[in-house]
Order: sequence, then C-alpha cells, then structure tokens
Amino acid sequence: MKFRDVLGKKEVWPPPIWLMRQAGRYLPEYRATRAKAGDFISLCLNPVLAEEVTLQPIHKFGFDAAILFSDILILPMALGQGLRFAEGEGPRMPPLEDIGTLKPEQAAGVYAPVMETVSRLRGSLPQETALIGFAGGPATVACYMLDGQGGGFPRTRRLAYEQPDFVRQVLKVLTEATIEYLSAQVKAGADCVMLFESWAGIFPPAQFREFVISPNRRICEILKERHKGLKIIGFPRLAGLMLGEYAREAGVDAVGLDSVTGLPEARAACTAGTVFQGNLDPLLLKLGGRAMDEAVKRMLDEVRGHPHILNLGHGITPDVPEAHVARLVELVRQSG
Ligand SMILES: Cc1c2[nH]c(c1CCC(=O)O)Cc1[nH]c(c(CCC(=O)O)c1C)Cc1[nH]c(c(CCC(=O)O)c1C)Cc1[nH]c(c(C)c1CCC(=O)O)C2
Repeated sequence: MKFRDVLGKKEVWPPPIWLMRQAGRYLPEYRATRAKAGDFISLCLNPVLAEEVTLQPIHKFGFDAAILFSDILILPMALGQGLRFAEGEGPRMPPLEDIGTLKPEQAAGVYAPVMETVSRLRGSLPQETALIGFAGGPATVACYMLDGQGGGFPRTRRLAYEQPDFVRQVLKVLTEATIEYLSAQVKAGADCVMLFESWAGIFPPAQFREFVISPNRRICEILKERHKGLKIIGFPRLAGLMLGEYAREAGVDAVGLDSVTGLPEARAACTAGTVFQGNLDPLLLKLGGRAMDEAVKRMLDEVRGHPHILNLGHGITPDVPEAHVARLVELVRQSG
C-alpha cells in the first residue's frame, strides 16, 4: 500500500493524498446524511451512517486514505464529560473541575459504536486505501475539557502555571484512555493512527515538552509495543521552533505540518528522512484558480525526492467548492 510505504520512509510518486476533514459540510451528500442522523454526535455514534460519510470523499475523489469519521471530543464524552455541538458555534462541555467525575472504566462501552464503524470500513474500503484511525492529542483534548470550548483556552493556560498538578492528572487520565481508544481502533482494523495536537502551539517550550511531547511519546511507545509495525502520524499544529524536538522525541513516524511552516524550514529543523504530511493552505483550496494551481505545483517540486503525504495544513472549510478538490487531486496524480 502506497500510504504505508511512505510511512515506512519510502519515496512514492505521485505522493499519496488525503485531506483533513475530507468528510464534511462542503459535500452535499455529507449534509444529507448528517440531516438523517439528526445531529453531529448521533452521526459519530451511528456506525452505518458514519461509514457512509467516511466513504463519500473516497468514492468522489479517490483519495489514498480514508479517515474514520468521528471527533476528538468523543473520547472525553465517553469518559463522562457532557458534550454538545451548538449549531454554528462549535463544541461545548461543562469545564472540568474534578478529575473524580471522569469514568475511564465506562469509556469503552460508550465508544463501542466507533469501533464498529472502523471494522465496517476496513471491510468496505478498497484494499489499496489506507484507513486512518485517530484521537486528539492529550494536551489538545485537555484544552477543550478544561475550558469547555475553543477560543484561546484562557483557563487551561492559567491552570498550566497555577495548578500544574491538576493539569498533569488530567493528562495522565487522558493519555491512558487515548492508548486504549487507539488500541481498540487498531484491533478493529485501522491501518495507522493519527494524533491531532491541534493546539500544541499555545504552550511555551517547557509546557510543550511536558504536556505535548511526553504524553505523545508514551502513547506511541505503548501502542507500538502492543501492535508491531503500527505507524503513527503526529500533528503538533503551530509547534514553531519546537517542531524538531517533537519530530525527534515524540515517537511518531510522520509529522503533520501546518501551513505557516515551510517545508524547507521543517526539513532543516528535523532529522534527515523525517516523513512529513501537509501542508497546503486551506484558503487556497477555497480560492482555486491560478493561485491554487501554482501553490500545488510549488509544493510538488518541494516534496519530490522525499517521502511525503500530501494534505492541507488544517481542515477543509465548509465553503470549499468540490471542483477545487477534484482539481487538486488531478494536479497531484498528473505530476508523473
Ligand atoms: C479540534 C478538533 C475537533 N475535531 C477534530 C479536531 C482536530 C483537528 C482540527 O484542529 O480541526 C478532528 C476531527 N473532526 C472531524 C474529523 C473526522 C474526519 C475527517 O477529517 O474527515 C476529525 C479527524 C469531524 C468533524 N468535527 C466537526 C465537524 C463539523 C460538524 C458538523 O457537521 O456540523 C466535522 C465534520 C465539529 C468540530 N469538532 C471540533 C470542533 C472545534 C468542531 C467545530 C468546528 C466546525 O464546525 O468545523 C473539535
């Protein structure tokens, strides 16, 4: 499988491509299935409909990888923290006050439907299409749990300085729960897994080391012990100058890059041979036209000769025209 080869540091041309949030609101068929499900969380916990939306972008665009349709906040919900998605506002949870309210022993029962989605998908996907399982990185999930919503995470930032032991306890519970959650996905049929540390970039270096790199490393170590040959992609978004240390120390096989990190600069910061994933600016996919064509060609020139997985630097936005996605895939596949 092309995708696995790249994760094993082999250069493959044209490079495999998939897009973060490839199943989503820019697709009319996604909106139709979501309406059938009722709401977003019900969609995540409905194996038949979650399988359906995972496959939609594969059938339409022929991506090299499918990503399980779920959300990083399903895990804290399974641990017992209330979760709702306010229409047009994003996720909301009651900010976590007491670690004793979390119920790790109940989580597997709540996320069981997600595992059913994974096993259905491995049965229905073409052999050559990789199935990516995923979880939020513990630091990123803790941000939502502690603040209860996105938007800068001011409470998390304050607690990290004033009550670091509380933050450490939350991260410990999350790290162990994430290991079990991802391990269950691999057993159910995921070919590789990705850790979304989307808010890694809010932590200064000492906290980045302790709250991002260490938990990521523990997750990678235990998962790789349990599942020989498992490949793991880490996405430490906006890591800045901590990127090299993350790539060396976190134990991941490939590093997802955001759009403000240049590929030549990333290469200079990391050990030779580091596999990257990314990092077209999602705005270019919305704009299309010459701006997108030129940027994609530049990116292809930059990745030629290196093991690389083509992707965006962050998720597709709902306002992206489908024709631009088709054009992107065409540019990559024609780059022989
Ligand atoms: C921070 C984060 C979340 N979820 C996720 C992250 C990390 C990546 C990132 O930074 O984007 C990850 C995620 N969310 C979703 C997936 C599914 C797989 C895929 O990429 O196609 C994945 C991998 C579906 C989703 N997750 C969400 C949607 C939109 C929900 C809808 O249909 O209304 C989808 C398709 C909702 C969501 N979920 C989350 C937020 C902040 C929001 C609201 C923002 C928005 O509405 O776009 C939390």
